[in-house]
Amino acid sequence: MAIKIAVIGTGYVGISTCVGLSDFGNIVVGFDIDDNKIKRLSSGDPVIYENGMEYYLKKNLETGRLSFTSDFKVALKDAEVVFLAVGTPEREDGSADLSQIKSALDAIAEIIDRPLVIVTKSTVPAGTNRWINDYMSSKVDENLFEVVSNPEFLREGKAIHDFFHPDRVVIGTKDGKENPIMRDIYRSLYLIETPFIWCNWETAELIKYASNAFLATKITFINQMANLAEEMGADIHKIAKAMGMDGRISSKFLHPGPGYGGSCFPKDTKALAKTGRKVGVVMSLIEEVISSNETQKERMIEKAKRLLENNISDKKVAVLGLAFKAETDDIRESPAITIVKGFLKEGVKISAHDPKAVENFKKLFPYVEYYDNAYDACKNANLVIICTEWNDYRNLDLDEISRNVKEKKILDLRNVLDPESAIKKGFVYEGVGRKGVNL
Ligand SMILES: NC(=O)C1=CN([C@@H]2O[C@H](COP(=O)(O)OP(=O)(O)OC[C@H]3O[C@@H](n4cnc5c(N)ncnc54)[C@H](O)[C@@H]3O)[C@@H](O)[C@H]2O)C=CC1
Ligand SMILES: O=C(O)[C@H]1O[C@H](OP(=O)(O)OP(=O)(O)OC[C@H]2O[C@@H](n3ccc(=O)[nH]c3=O)[C@H](O)[C@@H]2O)[C@H](O)[C@@H](O)[C@@H]1O
Repeated sequence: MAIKIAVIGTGYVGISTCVGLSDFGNIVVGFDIDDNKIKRLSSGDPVIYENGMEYYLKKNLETGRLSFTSDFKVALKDAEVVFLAVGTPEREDGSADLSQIKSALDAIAEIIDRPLVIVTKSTVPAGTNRWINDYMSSKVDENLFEVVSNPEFLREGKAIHDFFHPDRVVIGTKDGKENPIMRDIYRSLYLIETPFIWCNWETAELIKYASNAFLATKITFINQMANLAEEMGADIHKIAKAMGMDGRISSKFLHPGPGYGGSCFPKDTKALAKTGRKVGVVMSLIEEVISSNETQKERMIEKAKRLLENNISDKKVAVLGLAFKAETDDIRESPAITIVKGFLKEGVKISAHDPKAVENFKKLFPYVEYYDNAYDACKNANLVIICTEWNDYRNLDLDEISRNVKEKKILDLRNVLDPESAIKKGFVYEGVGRKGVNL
């Protein structure tokens, strides 16, 4: 029997949860406090840029299994299960801001009149699901609800693929035992033998943070190695490739760059460190990762300034790529923000291009010159900085760039270009972790 589900919050994770769970055969109603988002989603517009999302959104709207509403009562009317997919952004002190979770719980408590399973999909610090249980118990009869932790591991840009083919599904319950309704919701994944990890709330919460923190650590490690490789005349790509051939290390997440960004690694590493400090366990490794990542971003500005011979007044920099990584329009904690902010502060003119993220970037930086075409963005630039690894930049026509720029200088923060060809064409080229040729 189809299970009736409400999803609260229809951002990157909420929308993926809505289309994924309805595609599995459940009846899903998505709710958000942003009316405009709900209107657009109802008409089949996914709001965000995410590969395949529009297809699955329209498909499931058409089957009638998926709908959206801006009326909380309508969302909860027939629901047996409610997924919380609201944001848990970073507070000023680095801890997770759970106010969106609390508002959603208050709204549920006001209207709950029959048993409901409350599933936390948002990333929340260890101890939060226990707090949710206690908070709800203080407001309503405890027989009316059950709390389940079900953290999400999807990547932006690959959200659809990851939702339908997760490496594992983690489900935390009060007693750590299997929960039949959760198994039924994910029946489609059970059938394809996806591993399920049943555990208690705290274990589920920490699996999520440990996974993100470990990936952030891996990136930070390779970035530090890249900085060393640069100084020593070595090639970080060959180093990463050879390291990755050892199955114990694996080649994934060893791509050097300007430091990790995005809506999760920066905030989740900080929240994990904060949780550790709160209970007296200093997470020194993760604290070092956080500060090293900041240093990496700053180091990119220093590299750029060096290429401009530290004489930056009246210079123009072209920034190619504004999203925090390719295949998304998300700019949260994007390395491009640090670069653009750093240069604007010093009066440098910035022109920019991104295939999908310009609208979001414009909201932060209205005074940057934006172009629909990468070559136009490079006109009269003294330096071109590639900030995002969009495929569009892998095959840039360097002759056309040469004709447009004022000075032939490229800082390739994602190592998408072939250094040798760039140098042969007369560019001063610098990447991350590989300085020149003959490496
Ligand atoms: N973005 C990602 O790739 C991933 C995010 N996560 C976690 O999932 C959670 C959500 O992240 P995103 O989807 O990126 O956030 P988002 O910021 O894109 O979306 C949050 C949505 O919640 C809505 N909202 C806020 N308060 C609300 C309320 N009281 N009632 C209903 N709707 C409300 C907002 O209007 C917004 O549409 C976070 O905890 C994040 O750490 C987990 C895995 C991947
Ligand atoms: O909790 C989350 O929100 C999600 O965070 C990440 O997903 P996402 O932020 O979408 O993107 P990633 O592909 O992990 O990249 C994160 C950042 O690391 C950088 N990165 C990634 C990999 C790499 O080798 N090098 C590197 O610099 C990217 O450019 C990007 O800035 C995780 O990969 C997901 O599993 C997790 O669910």
